[in-house]
Amino acid sequence: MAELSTADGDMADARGTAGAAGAVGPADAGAPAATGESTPTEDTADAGDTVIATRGLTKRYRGGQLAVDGLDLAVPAGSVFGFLGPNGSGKTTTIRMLMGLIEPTSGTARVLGRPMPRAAGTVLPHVGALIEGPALYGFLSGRDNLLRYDSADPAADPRTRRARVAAALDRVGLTAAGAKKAKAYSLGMKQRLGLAAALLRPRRLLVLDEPTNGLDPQGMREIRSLVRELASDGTTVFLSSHLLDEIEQVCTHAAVMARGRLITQGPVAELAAGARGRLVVTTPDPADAGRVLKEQGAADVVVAGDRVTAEPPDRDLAEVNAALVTAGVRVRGFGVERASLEDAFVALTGEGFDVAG
Ligand SMILES: Nc1ncnc2c1ncn2[C@@H]1O[C@H](COP(=O)(O)OP(=O)(O)OP(=O)(O)O)[C@@H](O)[C@H]1O
Repeated sequence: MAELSTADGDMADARGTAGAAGAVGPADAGAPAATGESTPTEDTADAGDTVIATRGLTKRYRGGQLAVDGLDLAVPAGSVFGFLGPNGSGKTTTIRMLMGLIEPTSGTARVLGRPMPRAAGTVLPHVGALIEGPALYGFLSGRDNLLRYDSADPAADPRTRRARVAAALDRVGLTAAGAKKAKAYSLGMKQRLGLAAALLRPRRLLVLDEPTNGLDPQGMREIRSLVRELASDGTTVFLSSHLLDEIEQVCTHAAVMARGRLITQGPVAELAAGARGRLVVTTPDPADAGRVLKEQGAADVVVAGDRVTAEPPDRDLAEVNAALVTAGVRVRGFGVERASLEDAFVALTGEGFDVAG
């Protein structure tokens, strides 16, 4: 699996204490209370097409660490937006500012059209969040954990609580395991329970910080298909990840961070299209093919077994193919491989990113 990591970054650490933040519901997470933001005319309905918008968002921690540096982020409504970057690139810090958990040093953040952290009280009820793993009571069953979350929400009607919890368990496929103690859950089940907590009431935005971190491939698949399902209902999903192929598989849009700065953002298809695909020739005559490709103007020709790859020359590829054949090269396969996000991001980020296969 392709993943980004910094030279000193260990993906398993730096998560802080698991469950430190947990699912951010309307009544927890210590978000600052609204300060005169909750008049009906200032409802969240004016978000327009951008669900998250930041301008010059910057965070310098007390120790002097510049964690986020002048971030301009635009998350379109209805997107599954991947926030990609290696460990330590500022993703969690950004999410904590977006959720009103910490104050930016400078710059602004608007979520659902409202300024954060000032409007946290009106915004957060519409936002489900899963940050640094869900905060769960291991000695309680999954169902009882959700009942507890739901009862912490002053807007949740106690009479419909059991039905809401049952629906949330069903949504994440935990109905059968609902009576099990949470400490007996696998990591993937715990993440799904955290998602269920975030989904106890309808949300316009879901914010998931590294939702598949630490999961086995099966757990990853489950969370990813759940994310797709949620998005198909129209919920905007903002998820951070250091996994390139995760972003490519799940997200419609992405932003790339490196060392606290935004490198690029846009639709995933466009980001990948920004990088040129490689010309691939399969042949029993690789040496001759390599020579002809160079003559035809192809750059970075690499011969590996019966595969010859190169940067395509700036000319009609039919002519290149014809030149190979004319030169007696027996061509078994000829085509341009689609550029992946990984190609695009490696090209964009350059040095300092270690992309492991
Ligand atoms: N509370 C803090 N005080 C000081 N520095 C911090 C604090 N939290 C994070 N940092 C530093 O800020 C930088 C960005 O960290 P952040 O956790 O936002 O990155 P990240 O992309 O989410 O990485 P990870 O996936 O490892 O959490 C790092 O250099 C980190 O060491």
